Amino acid sequence: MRCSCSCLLAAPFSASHETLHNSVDEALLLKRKSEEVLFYLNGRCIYLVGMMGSGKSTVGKIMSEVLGYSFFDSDKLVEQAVGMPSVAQIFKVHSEAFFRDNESSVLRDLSSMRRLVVATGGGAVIRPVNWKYMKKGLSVWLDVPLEALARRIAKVGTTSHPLLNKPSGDPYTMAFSKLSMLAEQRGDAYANADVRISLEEIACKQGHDDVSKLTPTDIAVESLHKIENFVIEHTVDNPVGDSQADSHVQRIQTL
Ligand SMILES: Nc1ncnc2c1ncn2[C@@H]1O[C@H](COP(=O)(O)OP(=O)(O)OP(=O)(O)O)[C@@H](O)[C@H]1O
Ligand SMILES: O=C(O)C1=C[C@@H](O)[C@@H](O)[C@H](O)C1
Ligand SMILES: [Mg+2]
Repeated sequence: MRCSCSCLLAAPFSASHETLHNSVDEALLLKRKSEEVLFYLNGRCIYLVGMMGSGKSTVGKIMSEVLGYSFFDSDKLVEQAVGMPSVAQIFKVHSEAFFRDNESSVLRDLSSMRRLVVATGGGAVIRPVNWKYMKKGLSVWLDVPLEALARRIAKVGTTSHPLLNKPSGDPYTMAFSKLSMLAEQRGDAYANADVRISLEEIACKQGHDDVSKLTPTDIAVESLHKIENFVIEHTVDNPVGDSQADSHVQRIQTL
């Protein structure tokens, strides 16, 4: 059977397919969910927020491909705007404040656009003005346990993360201790997001004892599901009217 997920049409059983999706069924579920959500999104952008390594880029790319949205990474846009190859270099040559100013400008510019999935920088949540921009679309917090974050970061290294990159020490321990401090400072800020995706909750629902068993597709499906519920609950002027929306909900529930 061929995978119907648009991102993987050319090579349904490639290595990336196995990494992203556990099965063809999972890919089909993702496709079906995206079609339902598109109806309610009405072109609104999706902003992914979360700590470094929480999967914003990985999950964001899957969501953008399946929704037919464009994907942007705000860190990359800041690098382009400043004309430097890495965030680490921007911090070093200029300062964190300079980076944050540019990050806000990038988010402001993106907020006037439609049909985007944006992976934001891990610290974008700390400035209230960024929320003003992100609230023009829907925000999704990828809430990942710190141990899992530190494991992922230790695996790929900390050089690209100026706030984590310390010259000495075991990478897992260093990442874990710095992430713990940042999480404490930012806990409330991430909670401003419209939707919270707790990997612990998804793992529990699926009967796993460890979040590392979850594929990026599992997380994308759950994100789309929660976005749909949020939009249905919060849309006052539903473009298709309540009764039509109700019948749409009934129709998709029987699929
Ligand atoms: N569900 C997952 N399971 C296992 N590893 C994952 C999962 N999602 C992402 N990863 C891995 O974790 C690392 C961080 O993921 P990703 O780059 O998507 O996070 P991010 O939130 O965009 O991070 P950054 O703040 O660095 O931009 C990558 O190596 C990625 O392959
Ligand atoms: O959590 C943070 O403060 C950061 C996360 C990265 O995405 C970059 O935006 C930068 O390294 C700062
Ligand atoms: Mg990223």
